[in-house]
Amino acid sequence: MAAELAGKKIIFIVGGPGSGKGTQCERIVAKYGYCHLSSGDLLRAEVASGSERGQELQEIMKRGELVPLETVLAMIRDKMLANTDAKGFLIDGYPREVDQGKQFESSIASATSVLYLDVATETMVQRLIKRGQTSGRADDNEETIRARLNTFEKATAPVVDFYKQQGKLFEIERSVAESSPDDVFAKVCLLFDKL
Ligand SMILES: Nc1nc2c(ncn2[C@@H]2O[C@H](COP(=O)(O)OP(=O)(O)OP(=O)(O)O)[C@@H](O)[C@H]2O)c(=O)[nH]1
Ligand SMILES: Cc1cn([C@H]2C[C@H](O)[C@@H](COP(=O)(O)OP(=O)(O)O)O2)c(=O)[nH]c1=O
Ligand SMILES: [Mg+2]
Repeated sequence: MAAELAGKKIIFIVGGPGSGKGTQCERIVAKYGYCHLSSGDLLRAEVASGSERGQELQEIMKRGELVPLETVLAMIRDKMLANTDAKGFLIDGYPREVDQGKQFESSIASATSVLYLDVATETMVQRLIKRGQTSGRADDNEETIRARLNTFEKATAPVVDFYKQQGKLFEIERSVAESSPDDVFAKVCLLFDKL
């Protein structure tokens, strides 16, 4: 456990690719001032650096698979320890698998709450194809999108059940998660107002 992080709010943001995690995190930061850690962005920054490790990561991400959990854990930990003055942390797109969450909690700190955005597969595909027209992300193409969704179903869906059992899950149900970012945010505020 990292003593510097004791008492900090730590919120995991979980949802399939294109479920709107990044969109909501931006709004949460603007209103509540948490420190936003997008693990995907941290990985993309490593890729952009052109390092050998970055090249390995890019190959894995292009296949729509998960990079080794220790890699992401170390990146997140470093970022958190560099921001210990933040009142809380939004860990966006994380954990991707149950073991990743368990290792985070045993080596860094325990999560306060887990926000889950439930969006139907076809909606996510359509959103990501649209985003791909402008995002420049190497993984926003239909083939990789399908592979990412498959990884989400297999590895990440159990994460939702795991935190539900612990009573930590705050779920944005499909009817809301598929509406507008404003409607989703109104619901998200119900969680953050009481943290
Ligand atoms: N209709 C609708 N579209 C949304 C909503 N939230 C996000 N989008 C759109 O869906 C696309 C994906 O949103 P992101 O916030 O990037 O999703 P994400 O979950 O961070 O995606 P990954 O980083 O790929 O995991 C974007 O192009 C958004 O404009 C929403 O609440 N309603
Ligand atoms: C957060 C995270 C991402 N990744 C990989 C999978 C994704 O292809 C890539 C980008 O993550 P992210 O930006 O969260 O995008 P998406 O949810 O759309 O896949 O990084 C991991 O392998 N492990 C992780 O812990
Ligand atoms: Mg995102």
